[in-house]
Amino acid sequence: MAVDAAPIQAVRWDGRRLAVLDQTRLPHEEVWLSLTGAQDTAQAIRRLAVRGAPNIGIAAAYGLAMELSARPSLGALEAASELLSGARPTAVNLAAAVARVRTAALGAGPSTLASAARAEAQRLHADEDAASAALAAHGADVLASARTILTHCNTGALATGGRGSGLAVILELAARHEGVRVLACETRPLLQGARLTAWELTRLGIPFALIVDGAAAGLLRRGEADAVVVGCDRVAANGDVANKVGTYAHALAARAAGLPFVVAGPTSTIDLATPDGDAIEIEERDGAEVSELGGVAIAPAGTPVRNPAFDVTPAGLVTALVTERGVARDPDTASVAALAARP
Ligand SMILES: CSC[C@H]1O[C@H](OP(=O)(O)O)[C@H](O)[C@@H]1O
Repeated sequence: MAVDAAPIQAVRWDGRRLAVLDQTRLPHEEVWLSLTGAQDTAQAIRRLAVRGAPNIGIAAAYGLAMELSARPSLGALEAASELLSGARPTAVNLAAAVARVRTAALGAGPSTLASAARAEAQRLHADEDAASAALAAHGADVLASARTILTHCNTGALATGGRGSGLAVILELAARHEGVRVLACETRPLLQGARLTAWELTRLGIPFALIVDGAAAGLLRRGEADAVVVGCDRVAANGDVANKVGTYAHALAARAAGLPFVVAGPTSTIDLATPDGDAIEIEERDGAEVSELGGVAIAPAGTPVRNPAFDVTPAGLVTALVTERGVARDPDTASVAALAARP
């Protein structure tokens, strides 16, 4: 199987402009968008041209910096911060990244708003790249005996800095051991698994099979996987995890099958200000994402739709929370706080 040695990059900063690989066009076309400020960056985030909790934070950080380069004023800073933070509600990384760059800009003073914002955005991006490598090592330690891993959505370099979160753990496992392979859930309705994880694993030369989401529980029960590894969009203070819709079902199935359910993500996805999963806002997206496929209706006209884009997995179903700062096994309030506090 062809392996592309070149690392996958979803966002590229040239010091002035942000280019993002338009993920709505993958896997059939590799189209790069050149973003210029808060408006087009927020729009790219809303339509998942750039996606994944860490990567939407990185994009928003650069979007704010570009906005200030064009309009270096406190008014532009506040307006752009509000626009970018509100692009999507569930992933804590988005608002946290904007707040981090806003704070750096305010701390620099009026004449250096833009340069301070650019520098902080680049630091944030570097932090996420480093976090990916470190969490991959911790995750591969936790899952040392696992060879077939079931995963959901897309948690590779298309979603985070570096090589990803969940997929980075799998890549590290494959680097350490023979025989690592993946069961990739297609992840309805936007098919991040079928379109993006399949594209990444093919380029990386990792053996995998694509499955429909509904097949996961039965395959786990039959012992056709050794573990489930997923990403995260927000980890509440008590260890509850918000992630792509369908994750909770996999956690229940893994527990029923006696298999480890591992959540991998950088500590930038931990939100100690949110006490538990019930306090996490779940993004409700356009019903057409469910009732249409490729712009073609798959349900009768006027079919009522619910389209929650995420769900919450209670901490009690999480075997281990893997971050760049270490691992919380059976995560709870104390162990999540300890992870977040580590240098
Ligand atoms: C490793 S990124 C975390 C998370 O982001 C994805 O959501 P989306 O594609 O809607 O941005 C998915 O929940 C991933 O697990």
